[in-house]
Amino acid sequence: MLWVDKYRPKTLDKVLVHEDVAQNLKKLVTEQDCPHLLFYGPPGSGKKTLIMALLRQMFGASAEKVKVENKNWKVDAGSRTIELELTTLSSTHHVELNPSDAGFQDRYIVQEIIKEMAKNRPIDTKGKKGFKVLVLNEVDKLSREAQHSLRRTMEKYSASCRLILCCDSSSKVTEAVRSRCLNIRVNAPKGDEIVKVLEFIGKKEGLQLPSGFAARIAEKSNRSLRRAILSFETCRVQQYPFTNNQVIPSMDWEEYVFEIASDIMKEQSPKRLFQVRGKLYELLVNCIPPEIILKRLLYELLKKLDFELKHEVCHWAAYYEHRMRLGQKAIFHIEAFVAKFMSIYKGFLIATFG
Ligand SMILES: Nc1ncnc2c1ncn2[C@@H]1O[C@H](COP(=O)(O)OP(=O)(O)OP(=O)(O)O)[C@@H](O)[C@H]1O
Repeated sequence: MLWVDKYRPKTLDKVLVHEDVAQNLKKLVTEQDCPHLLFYGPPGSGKKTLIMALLRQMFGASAEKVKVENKNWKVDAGSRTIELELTTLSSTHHVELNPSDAGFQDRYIVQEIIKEMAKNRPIDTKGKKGFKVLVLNEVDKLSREAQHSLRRTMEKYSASCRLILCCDSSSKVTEAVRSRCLNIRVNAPKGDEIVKVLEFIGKKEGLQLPSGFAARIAEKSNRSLRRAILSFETCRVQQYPFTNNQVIPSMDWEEYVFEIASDIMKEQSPKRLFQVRGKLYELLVNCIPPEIILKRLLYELLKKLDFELKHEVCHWAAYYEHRMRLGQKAIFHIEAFVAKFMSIYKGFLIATFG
């Protein structure tokens, strides 16, 4: 088992970071008045861990006994019938699914399938009416229509079902959905918190860490706990005992973005733009999320850029990122940003050096 899974805290009392959030969640459960929840925060910050620990707090160890099911659904959509395939992870108390997997048909998932699941109210061991928990991942990727339907489901079935929504950014979740949930921000852990987790794992594995080693991994992790733990395990596989000057491996895709940034800085022309487009496509087909590509590209470009251009370039990156969120085809917007950058940078070079 990978360390990220092996050392994932199972209960709210055992978390090493976000202890305050965990304690608040515990209070919510003991007060028996758990509202719908929306967890949001950057990738690898610990949202899923908190959700799993919360379910355990609610239902005990049986919430961990989950089965994966691949179900086919037939949904009546007016004049035609739509067939949908959906993977769910369920225990006797909860169901977890990723409704945005259905792409543009996501609203049928919300309107029919989630509604159906929400309707069925379980009865607990004491014969009282319990409630069912639905965990929906990546709600920020749901279309507007699907989010509107979700709002209705939340209102209509609030007596029989609780929704736990999880996403990276709450800005893409409609106000109507957000306002019906208790919003829980899961911040990216700070460097010293990551060090604490790494040292804990090191101790459990019986490893000797040179001073500053965990801090170096934390620094390279971009404040993602998952990434820090994965890098730590990679270092362990590459070389043990650890040395002070051991290289912390970086991700392949990051090196690729570094290469793209160098290409852009070296030449600003339609031909180079075309080449860059090919490389961006390659990143996208390898499932690197477009917003992460844009963010990383900006980061690499800023490192190489003259001070007076930084503000303007950040402005345009934000502009195209916003447009990307509104649109469907991410490549258009990343490419438009690259073209804009090339034009700004070329203009600057001509003005400075003639
Ligand atoms: N509170 C915590 N204390 C200790 N370790 C943690 C904590 N939260 C997370 N971790 C570790 O970090 C790893 C990543 O966390 P998690 O999967 O919860 O992140 P996430 O925010 O759901 O990420 P993503 O959005 O990419 O799915 C976990 O596998 C676990 O090992």
